[in-house]
Amino acid sequence: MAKNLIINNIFKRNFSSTNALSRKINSVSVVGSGLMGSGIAQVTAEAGYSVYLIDQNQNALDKAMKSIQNSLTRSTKKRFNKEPDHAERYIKDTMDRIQATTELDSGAEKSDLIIEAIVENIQAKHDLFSKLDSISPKETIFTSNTSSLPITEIAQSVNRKDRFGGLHFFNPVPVMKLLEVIKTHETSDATYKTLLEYGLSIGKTTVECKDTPGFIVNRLLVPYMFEAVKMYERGDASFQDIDTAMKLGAGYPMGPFELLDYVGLDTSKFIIDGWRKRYPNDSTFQSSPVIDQLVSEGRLGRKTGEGFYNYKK
Ligand SMILES: CCCCCCCCCCCCCC(=O)CC(=O)SCCNC(=O)CCNC(=O)[C@H](O)C(C)(C)COP(=O)(O)OP(=O)(O)OC[C@H]1O[C@@H](n2cnc3c(N)ncnc32)[C@H](O)[C@@H]1OP(=O)(O)O
Ligand SMILES: NC(=O)C1=CN([C@@H]2O[C@H](COP(=O)(O)OP(=O)(O)OC[C@H]3O[C@@H](n4cnc5c(N)ncnc54)[C@H](O)[C@@H]3O)[C@@H](O)[C@H]2O)C=CC1
Repeated sequence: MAKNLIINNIFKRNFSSTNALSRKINSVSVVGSGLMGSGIAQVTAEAGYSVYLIDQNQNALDKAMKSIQNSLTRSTKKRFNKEPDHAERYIKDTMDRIQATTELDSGAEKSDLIIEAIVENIQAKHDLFSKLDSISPKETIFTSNTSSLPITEIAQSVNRKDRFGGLHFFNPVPVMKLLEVIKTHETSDATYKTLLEYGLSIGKTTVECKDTPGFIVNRLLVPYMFEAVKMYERGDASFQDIDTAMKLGAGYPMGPFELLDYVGLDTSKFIIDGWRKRYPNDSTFQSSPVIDQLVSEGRLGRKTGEGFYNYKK
């Protein structure tokens, strides 16, 4: 047998080769309405699902609904260029499919799929999923959008480990075409198939990945970002020049510091601190005095109007 065929067969056995039946998804709850949750709610509603957008903070929900409205206005302007009535109806129909609420039960009790997008903290995720496990129907599938935590570890807080997987979206969700779909050793074939189908139904290109640290993209992206921050902290180059170099010399749409501001320095710090604890002997994951300082000053990047760059001007 040719080598490629063997590799292909191993891959298929591990991932998509299954006759399992997927589950029909009608209603989706997105928990956490920040940068990621708002985008996930938007693309899910645009695909025709009924969406509950849940957050513990009413201000965050208000901000999220405004940001979804703005994002839709932006994307429909070009799409329905000569049909403003059509654009208006599309935006209204999409917004009508999203119910924003601070009541966890109201969404969880009615949803076929729950996508968690709260803060990157294992304890917060455990607390949330253990509550969700007790109030959601037993068929409901649970997923996490974590950037850096093992899905298997997040799933420790629930009984339904066969109905638990990872859906890792990219920021900005309405624009980025990729969705990493993560299978743990306990995720059932039917659950995994359902998640892959959901990904395709919202127009994303899905890639399949095991529950390994950082999945595919962050396993490669995070060390690059670390190197950029260390280069700046050593004084080898200014952060502005590092950004210019990576955009013009490597063709990246954003430089590493623009991207850090875009992702959020608080979320980046959660990722760094988590990986350092998890891999104490790996010198790559040292803390960054500069990021620690910016976070302590509340300069979290674009979301607060200031990070490495100032967006208030
Ligand atoms: C020592 C310590 C070190 C610490 C290091 C630790 C680092 C840890 C970091 C890890 C982070 C991990 C996060 C994660 O898990 C995964 C990620 O999400 S990584 C981020 C991935 N995203 C990117 O890489 C984004 C790169 N940027 C871009 O692609 C573009 O710059 C962007 C699309 C954002 C904007 O494009 P630009 O051309 O600059 O601007 P325009 O305004 O012209 O927009 C282009 C196009 O897109 C539409 N658009 C933009 N935003 C939205 C939106 N929110 N909603 C709808 N539409 C939007 C816009 O309308 C334009 O559309 P046209 O049709 O072309 O007009
Ligand atoms: N920022 C990014 O570029 C990306 C982030 N992620 C991951 O997505 C998740 C969310 O990240 P962001 O959206 O950037 O964070 P964010 O800080 O913008 O939003 C988090 C939201 O969760 C809410 N929240 C916190 N605890 C809650 C709880 N128990 N119940 C309900 N709501 C709660 C907060 O009020 C806040 O509105 C994290 O796990 C992060 O690692 C994944 C891909 C990219």
